[in-house]
Amino acid sequence: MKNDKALEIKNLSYTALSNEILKNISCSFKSGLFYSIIGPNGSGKTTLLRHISRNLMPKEDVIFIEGKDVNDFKGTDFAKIVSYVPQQIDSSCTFTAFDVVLMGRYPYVKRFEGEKKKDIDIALWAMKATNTFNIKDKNINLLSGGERQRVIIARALAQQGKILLLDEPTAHLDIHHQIEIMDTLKQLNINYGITILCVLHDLNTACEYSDYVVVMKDGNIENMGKPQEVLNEKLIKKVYGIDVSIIKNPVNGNYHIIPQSSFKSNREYNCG
Ligand SMILES: Nc1ncnc2c1ncn2[C@@H]1O[C@H](COP(=O)(O)OP(=O)(O)OP(=O)(O)O)[C@@H](O)[C@H]1O
Repeated sequence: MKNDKALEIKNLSYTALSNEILKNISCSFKSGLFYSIIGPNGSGKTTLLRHISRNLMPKEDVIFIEGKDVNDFKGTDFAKIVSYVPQQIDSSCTFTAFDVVLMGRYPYVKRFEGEKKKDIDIALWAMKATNTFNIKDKNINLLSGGERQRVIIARALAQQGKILLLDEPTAHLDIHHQIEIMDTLKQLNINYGITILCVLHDLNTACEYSDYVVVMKDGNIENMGKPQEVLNEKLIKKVYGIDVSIIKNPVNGNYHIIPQSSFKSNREYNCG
C-alpha cells in the first residue's frame, strides 16, 4: 500500500576495527517511493545498505521491514521482499547472463523441483526490462562492466522483491545506459510500486529521479527530505565542501546543481 512504512531503522550503529562507521541512525522509508542515498566517499552509504540487505546482520530490534524485525525472516522469505544490487560484482563464475538472471528466482524454486516456466518467463521479462535480452546467451565473464551491471540488476528484478536496494547502479555505465537504467528503475517504482533505495553520487540524477534524498555524512544522516528542500547550497557546502549554483533545468524545469570549480580553462568554446 502506497506511503505505508516499508522500512524502519531505529538507532543503527556499527563499529568495525574501532571505526565508528554508522552512528545511531534512525529513519523510515515509505512504501512505493524512490529514495536516493547520497554523501561523500566513506560516509557510510554502502554499510547502511549492507545492513538493510542483511549482508551485515543487524542487531535485534534495529531494522524492520513492514513492521517485522529483519532477524525474524527466513532467508528465502526475506529474499522475496528485499533484493540487493551490490557495488562489487563477483564475475568469477562461468554462467550465461540468462543463468545469472534466473538465479534471482531462487527464493521461489523448491528444492529438487527446478525452475518452472513462470520463473523462466519472469527472468526473460527482467532481461527485456534492462535491455540485456540480446546478450542472454553470453558468458557473464565476457560482458563489459556495464553489461554485467545491467544483468545483475535484471537478476534483482527477477527476484520480484517489493524493496530494491542498489549501490551505485550506474557506476560502470555510459550516459545512454545510465539514463536507460534510471528510467527503468523509475518505471518499476511507479508501475509496480517497488520501493527503491539507491546509492548515487550524481546529485542531479538524485534530483531527477528521487521522491526523497537521504544525505549521509560521517556515519550520520545529515538530512533527509525532498531533493529541492534538502539539496541547497549551504548543505552541499557543509557535506561536500564545495560551492554550487542551483538553477532550473532549462529542459524540464527541475532543480539542477552546478558545481563551481576554481579552475578556469583557457580554451574557448563555441556554444553557438
Ligand atoms: N569492515 C570494515 N572494517 C573497517 N572499516 C570499514 C569496514 N567497512 C567499511 N569501513 C569503513 O567505513 C567507512 C564507510 O564505508 P562505506 O563503504 O559504507 O562508505 P560509502 O559512503 O559507501 O563510500 P563510497 O562512496 O566511497 O562507496 C569507510 O571509511 C570504510 O573504509
